[in-house]
Amino acid sequence: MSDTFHVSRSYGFERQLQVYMAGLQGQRPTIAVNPEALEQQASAAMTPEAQGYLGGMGSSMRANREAFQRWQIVPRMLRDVSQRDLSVEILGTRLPVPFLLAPIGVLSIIHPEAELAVARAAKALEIPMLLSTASSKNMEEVASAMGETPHWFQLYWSKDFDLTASLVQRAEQAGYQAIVVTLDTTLLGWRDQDIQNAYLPFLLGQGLGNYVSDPVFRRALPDPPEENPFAAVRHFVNIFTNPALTWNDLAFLRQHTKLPILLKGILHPDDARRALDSGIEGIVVSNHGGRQVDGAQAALDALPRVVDAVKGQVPVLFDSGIRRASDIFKALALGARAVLLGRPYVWGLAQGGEDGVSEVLQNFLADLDLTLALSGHTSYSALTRDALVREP
Ligand SMILES: Cc1cc2nc3c(=O)[nH]c(=O)nc-3n(C[C@H](O)[C@H](O)[C@H](O)COP(=O)(O)O)c2cc1C
Ligand SMILES: O=C(O)C(=O)c1ccccc1
Repeated sequence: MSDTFHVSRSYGFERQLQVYMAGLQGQRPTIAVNPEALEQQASAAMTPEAQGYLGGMGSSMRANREAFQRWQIVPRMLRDVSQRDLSVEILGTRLPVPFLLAPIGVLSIIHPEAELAVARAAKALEIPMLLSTASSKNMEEVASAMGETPHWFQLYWSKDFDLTASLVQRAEQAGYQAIVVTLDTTLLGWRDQDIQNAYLPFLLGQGLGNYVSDPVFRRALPDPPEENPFAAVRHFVNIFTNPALTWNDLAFLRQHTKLPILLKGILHPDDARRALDSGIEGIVVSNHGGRQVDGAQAALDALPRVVDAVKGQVPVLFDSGIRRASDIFKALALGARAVLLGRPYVWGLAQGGEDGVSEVLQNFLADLDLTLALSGHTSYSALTRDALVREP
């Protein structure tokens, strides 16, 4: 990837030609362009345990996808789409593209370079990243890999409030620009495959990058984690999240950071209103990719009601089920300011580390640009529900 990359208005067309010309010379893409094929390829490259971990509850995952099929884009013609803008404005900054990489924990299961490979690919393409609390690499390393490209920190709110404050302060120090508190995972859902495979990655000591590097976490251990990893894992399991949290606790977070706070995992419009009352800066509509509640509402079905409840007072972001550019288009037309891209980039990571992630992201950018143009629009930030129809 050249270091002069910018999302240009002819990006989609250029990428098409580049991939096509390479194909003509016998170099067909090794990372599948089609998302279903990409997922299959990635599964073949992973152990059954890793496949199970990346999976979810069939029903909620299926619901996420089906919800996208109920909305269709109605392209408009003859509107001069020669100048296109993929950027969106959020929390006072302009993101070059209308998506961020979703926080996905324990990526060392997928590839040894884990979140660092992801960060390098993202930075080269100016794609923002949201780092998980449960990352394999620590937040300071990932922040320096991201440099000037926007990066936010996802918070799992520990039972140990001092640890929570420490994580947030480290994120602020390291240059993260927002804190995204995940609300839907105060416990882990009943995940058939992980339980069947006896595979909970953090029980194997993975995904503790931000914990073993934290002074508050270390102080609570009988021995240093390097000497006694088992004690570190046991402590982590005891304190990692806090099902006793309530709306009142958000004030604690506010006292410990100057960064904007977003809440991830909202589906009910009353929770969205409650979030506004608590003075937060943004919401992420999500059902955690169908990994937490079997039978949960599809995230896209929840989006319009949350957007209506929020009435533009704070940005509403969206994730769960984004597989190609048209999905991003639909979520933005339904009122999301930006989306989080989840599993697809991990499928790229599984097959080619940094290069694999980069391929997937470049294809997304191209498809985003072409989808916008061919639908008759010039800016993702200006899309409205008029761009879509709902299946009767
Ligand atoms: C393997 C895996 C691990 C995840 N880990 C986290 C996490 O640590 N923190 C978090 O807030 N969300 C986590 N998520 C949820 C994602 O941030 C996002 O909500 C979800 O992947 C969206 O669904 P999709 O990938 O099907 O589009 C994880 C998702 C997956 C698939
Ligand atoms: O698996 C997840 O969905 C998730 O959020 C998580 C939580 C803790 C560790 C790793 C991932």
